[in-house]
Amino acid sequence: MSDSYRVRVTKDHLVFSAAHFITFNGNICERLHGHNWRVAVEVSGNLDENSYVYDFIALRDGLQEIVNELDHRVLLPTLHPTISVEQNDNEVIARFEEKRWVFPTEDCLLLDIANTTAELLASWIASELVDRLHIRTETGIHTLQIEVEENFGQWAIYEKRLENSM
Ligand SMILES: Nc1nc2c(c(=O)[nH]1)N=C([C@H](O)[C@H](O)COP(=O)(O)OP(=O)(O)OP(=O)(O)O)CN2
Repeated sequence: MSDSYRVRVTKDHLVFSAAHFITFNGNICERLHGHNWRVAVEVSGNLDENSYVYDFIALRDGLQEIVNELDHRVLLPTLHPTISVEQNDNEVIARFEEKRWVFPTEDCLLLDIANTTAELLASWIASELVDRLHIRTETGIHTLQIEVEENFGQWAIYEKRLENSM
C-alpha cells in the first residue's frame, strides 16, 4: 500500500469574466456572449521536504496571473477548423462562414486551442500553469488538474499527467 496526497486551490478571486463563442454539432456557431468562469487547481504527487505536495501559495499566485490575463477579454481560438482569426496591431478579425467580428487587439486573447469550450480552456490553463511554475515529475508531481466552471454547476475538468522530462 502506498500513501497518496493531493492539494487543491480555489478562491473567490480565481474568476475571469470574458466573452467567447463556440461552434458545436458541426457548423452551429454561438452568438458572442460572456461568462464568469471560475477555476480551481488540484495537484497530486509525493511529499517534499516541507511535507507539501505543492505550495498552495505558488499555485494560487500562478493561477491568479493566468486568470488576470484572461479577464475582460474576448477569447478566440487560433486552431479552429472553420473560424479564422487574423490579428494586426490594431484589430483582430474573426470569421465564420458569412459572419465577421472585429475587435480591438488589446481586448482579445488568442489561444492555441480548437474551440473555446470549458474543456479546452481548462487544458490551456493547465499547460500555462505547468510551464510558468516549471512543474516536472522530477519534483515528485504526478498530475495537475484544472477545473473550469462556465456557468453555475457546469464544470469541465482536465487532468494533465506529467511526463518525466529526464
Ligand atoms: N461540455 C460542454 N458543454 C457546453 C459547453 C462547453 O464548453 N462544454 N459550452 C456551451 C456553450 O458555451 C454555452 O454558451 C454555455 O452557456 P450557458 O450559459 O451555460 O448555457 P445557456 O445558454 O443554456 O445558459 P443560461 O442558463 O440560459 O444562461 C454549451 N455546452
